[in-house]
Amino acid sequence: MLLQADFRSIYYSPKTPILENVVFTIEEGQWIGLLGANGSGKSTTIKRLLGLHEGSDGSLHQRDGLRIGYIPERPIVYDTLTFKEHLELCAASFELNAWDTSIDELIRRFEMEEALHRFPNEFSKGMQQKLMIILAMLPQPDLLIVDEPFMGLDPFANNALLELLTEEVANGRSVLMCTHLVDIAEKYCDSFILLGQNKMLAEGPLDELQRVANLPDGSLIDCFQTLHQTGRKDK
Ligand SMILES: Nc1ncnc2c1ncn2[C@@H]1O[C@H](COP(=O)(O)OP(=O)(O)OP(=O)(O)O)[C@@H](O)[C@H]1O
Repeated sequence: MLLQADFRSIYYSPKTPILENVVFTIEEGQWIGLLGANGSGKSTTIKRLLGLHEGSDGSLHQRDGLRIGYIPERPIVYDTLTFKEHLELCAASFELNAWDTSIDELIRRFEMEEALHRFPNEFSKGMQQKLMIILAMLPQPDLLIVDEPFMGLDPFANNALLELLTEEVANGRSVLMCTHLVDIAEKYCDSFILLGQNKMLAEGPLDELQRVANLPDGSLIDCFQTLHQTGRKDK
């Protein structure tokens, strides 16, 4: 077990929880899709897992020494540091030398070689997103948490990211991916967490969602839509 979340509620104001009964486990080598309508609480849940959001009742357990990489929904860059300096600062914070890692290969993979000495605050949105991906990979995380990773990426970078995540999972690392791209989630993820109606609607692989939604051959979007409309969670 990498991480076990058991939240009775997650809130900004305790009197009005945005989510109730969010209970799931992340195991080694799992690629989990976190799905929910706009405002359903995906980013807040992610922030709670990362310790960037405090408001919750319940518990969160992590494996000792768990290394988490985070690709945020909106890139966060320092104005006064070049791309290369971002890499070196991030590496130093993990007591690593950036150039002793596989960072060169990642820079090539995302076609960012030319950008190394430029300032990321002058990058396009997609280039900033690539920087976030490379930074998140730098400490070789056991669990990669990615929030809407495909926003702003060109089709080549999308493929590069999907290939990278596929390799990571094949090597026993885990991914929690928040996305609105249900087709991609269905194709790549082996398990899902569905949020809606201020709660966790269902959790598990597609066959579990099909069982809970009572749609034996339903696609992910069919199950999600049904559960979203009925607001049901299997007891
Ligand atoms: N800082 C905040 N203070 C109070 N409420 C907030 C804050 N940030 C988010 N919320 C509320 O929490 C709820 C969940 O927001 P969140 O951003 O987690 O949703 P989301 O599922 O990630 O949405 P989207 O798909 O649009 O990115 C929303 O009702 C939102 O208005």
